[in-house]
Amino acid sequence: MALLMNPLSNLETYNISEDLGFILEDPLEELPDPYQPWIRLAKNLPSLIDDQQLRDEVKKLPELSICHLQGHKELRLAHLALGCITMGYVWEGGDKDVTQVLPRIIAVPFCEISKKLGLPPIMVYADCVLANWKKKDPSGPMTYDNMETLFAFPGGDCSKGFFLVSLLVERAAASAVKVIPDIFDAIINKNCNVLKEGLRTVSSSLREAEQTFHLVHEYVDPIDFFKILRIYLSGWKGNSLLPEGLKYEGVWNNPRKFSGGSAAQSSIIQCFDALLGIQHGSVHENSSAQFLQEMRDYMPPSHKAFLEAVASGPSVREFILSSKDADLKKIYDECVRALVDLRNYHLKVVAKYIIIPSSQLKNNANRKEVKEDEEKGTGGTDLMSFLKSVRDTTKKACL
Ligand code: HEM
Ligand SMILES: Brc1ccc(-c2csc3nccn23)cc1
Repeated sequence: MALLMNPLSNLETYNISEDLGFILEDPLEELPDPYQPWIRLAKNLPSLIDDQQLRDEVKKLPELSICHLQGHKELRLAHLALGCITMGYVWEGGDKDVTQVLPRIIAVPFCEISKKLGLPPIMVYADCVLANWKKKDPSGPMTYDNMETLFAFPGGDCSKGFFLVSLLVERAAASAVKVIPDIFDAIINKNCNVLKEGLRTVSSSLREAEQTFHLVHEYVDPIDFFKILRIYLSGWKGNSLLPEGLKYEGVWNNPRKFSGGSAAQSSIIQCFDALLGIQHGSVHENSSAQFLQEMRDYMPPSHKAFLEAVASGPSVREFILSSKDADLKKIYDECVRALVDLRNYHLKVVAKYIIIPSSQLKNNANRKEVKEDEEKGTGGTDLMSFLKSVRDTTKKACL
């Protein structure tokens, strides 16, 4: 029988790295000379915002055409830099002085670059996590101590910790991505041993991802995260501070709404859901499924295409359900349990970094009511019910 073409046989076509998965390999740190003003502003975000100077400095930027930006990596660095500047510009005044208009001097190039990349004109996970890193010693390992972010936000090392720990979790899970084509080949060729090998790699890489997650306690301070960093990751969709959205001057006549940063924009976790056949409800009636689906539009298009190829590939779950091999069912369940444990660990982290600081600040005598948005995640979701529902549907996938 002719070997069925495996749609995933070449990960490179999806801009996926064999070693680093969805992480952008060796991100650029500099742009061609004309764009130095963008890089300089983005590199000085914390001090400019602390001095309430960022908005004034943005207005002094030169008008720049994007025609000198060549190649994917330059466009990714430009989207990251303008994304950081945009978040800083909108939220420089905190929730007391929110601007409704993004000036044309950055709105026009930011939207043109976004269109070329197929990303929204707002900072996304693929910017500040996947493309926002460098090694201090290029010949050294990808460990926290040998890494640095390219850009940061106010709050000391909080944004560095949050972005780099997320990156290291992505890297730990990346070893599972590269075995997905082998898993599909094993199903096409009905080779149970190769399938078991591939699923063992998936469960062990998920376990390694959960262990890496523990670094968040060492490198991210809960109060700095909740009181300072979170505002800069907030978006303008479902946000009472920008009920109409943000006006992109010189681009669209009406304000536009875009969601704030969420790791539902991370392809890695959605990739495991797709591989294991875990459905988070139907996009028609289930808001969690809708949110997860909507966040795919905030991923690089090639990563979104990869998720769709995995979801439409041969079904691992169906193959195992129809198999008599008890071992295979056991190994599948180990993968599901590893994903449930990762999501449970994440829920504990969210409680420590959002729920507890939120109630502490609410109980603080001289504190105004915490805004109803405060109970929402960075992505503007009612976070605990969303995260618990996603964890629960994962748990239900056990055979
Ligand atoms: C201080 C650490 C963290 C906090 C406070 C946090 C908070 C949140 C919140 C509030 C959400 C709800 C959706 C949203 O509004 O974004 C969320 C979703 C999510 N977070 Fe985190 N997060 C943290 C670290 C991480 C890390 C390190 C990862 C690993 C990559 C991660 C992966 C996810 C994923 C995949 C989702 C989507 C829901 C799901 O698929 O389970 N988070 N997070
Ligand atoms: Br933009 C942006 C988007 C997502 C994240 C992120 C990394 S891990 C995590 N859980 C919730 C959000 N989140 C950080 C910045």
